[in-house]
Amino acid sequence: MSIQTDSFTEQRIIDAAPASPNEEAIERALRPKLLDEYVGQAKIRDQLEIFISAARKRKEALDHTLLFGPPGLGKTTLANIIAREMGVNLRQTSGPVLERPGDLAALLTNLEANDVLFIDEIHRLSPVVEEILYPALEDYQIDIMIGEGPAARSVKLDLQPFTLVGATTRAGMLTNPLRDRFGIVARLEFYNTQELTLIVKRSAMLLKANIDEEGAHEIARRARGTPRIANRLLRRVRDYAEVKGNGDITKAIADAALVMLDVDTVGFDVMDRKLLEAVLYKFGGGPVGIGNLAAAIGEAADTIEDVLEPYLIQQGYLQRTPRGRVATAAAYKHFGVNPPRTNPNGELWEL
Ligand SMILES: Nc1ncnc2c1ncn2[C@@H]1O[C@H](COP(=O)(O)OP(=O)(O)OP(=O)(O)O)[C@@H](O)[C@H]1O
Ligand SMILES: [Mg+2]
Repeated sequence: MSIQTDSFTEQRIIDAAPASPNEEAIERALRPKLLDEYVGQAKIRDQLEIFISAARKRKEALDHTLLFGPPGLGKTTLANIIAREMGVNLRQTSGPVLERPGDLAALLTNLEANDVLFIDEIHRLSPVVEEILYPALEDYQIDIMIGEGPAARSVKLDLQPFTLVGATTRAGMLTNPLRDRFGIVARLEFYNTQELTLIVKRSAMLLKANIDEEGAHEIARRARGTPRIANRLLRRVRDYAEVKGNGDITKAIADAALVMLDVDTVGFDVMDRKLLEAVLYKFGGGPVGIGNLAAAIGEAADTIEDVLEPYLIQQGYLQRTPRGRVATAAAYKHFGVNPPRTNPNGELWEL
């Protein structure tokens, strides 16, 4: 098996984005359909349960809802669950797909009462499309232009009440007027090992794979806090178990498979190590600006910020400071390097 390590042109085993249409089909099969089956994110789940049941009682649309967080944490899954729990249709689109105001108008005018309109990558809506959205969100109305030139006139159309569910990996890139129109804002967090273990066991059951508690735990703790990665690792480990063993997934089998896949004991793959090693060795532990770092490892700054960094920061291997990225003592320790006596701020390291 060859895993390209130089760039994202080929899939990283622990890339948080879906690998292919094929993987998306598998994901749909593993996707929880009800709030009760949705593991983790307890706060969001509790809130949604109340808001959804209140809206249902009043026979109203749920408030517009913004879901944000790194890729693969369950935003699309949650949008689908919301529609199902509300007992309404889900219409799905994404920011970059909606090129002209008419594209959005067509979708909006086809919604039935209380339906969910799911716009993925909502931070990538074009300004002219966003403009149409404001009155739709506020008053369930849109203004569309009919005709051209001097004969053009604007017509107001009434819409059915609906819920916009927006998803984004970058809440910071939303315009203020758009962000202000969401009544519910949910920030998805990385999952802990216990939650991911549950997800791995549930997926294994659906895939009819035999897995024991320790095997599930081993996959979970190396999945970068991300259900999509946990499910992907599970499928690769299952292949390994079938070829190299009797098909049962144990801790030993999981460990051997993950070593083969170059996923280390804390779930870092080649790209994570490349990034941290660059900070440590090329930039003396930092601080290093995102642009320099991107050039040093040959990755887009966006990819570093959206995909690689969030987990490394959350796990305490990397820090974002006003002067740039800085490796932490944990990063030095992970690579078996002695840190300098003082950190880049001139303080003694806490080890
Ligand atoms: N809370 C959860 N419980 C169980 N499985 C989950 C959960 N969240 C996500 N998953 C699984 O992870 C996979 C990826 O989730 P999903 O597609 O919803 O992520 P996403 O946040 O929309 O990612 P992206 O930013 O790439 O669109 C799904 O197939 C689903 O099976
Ligand atoms: Mg999604």
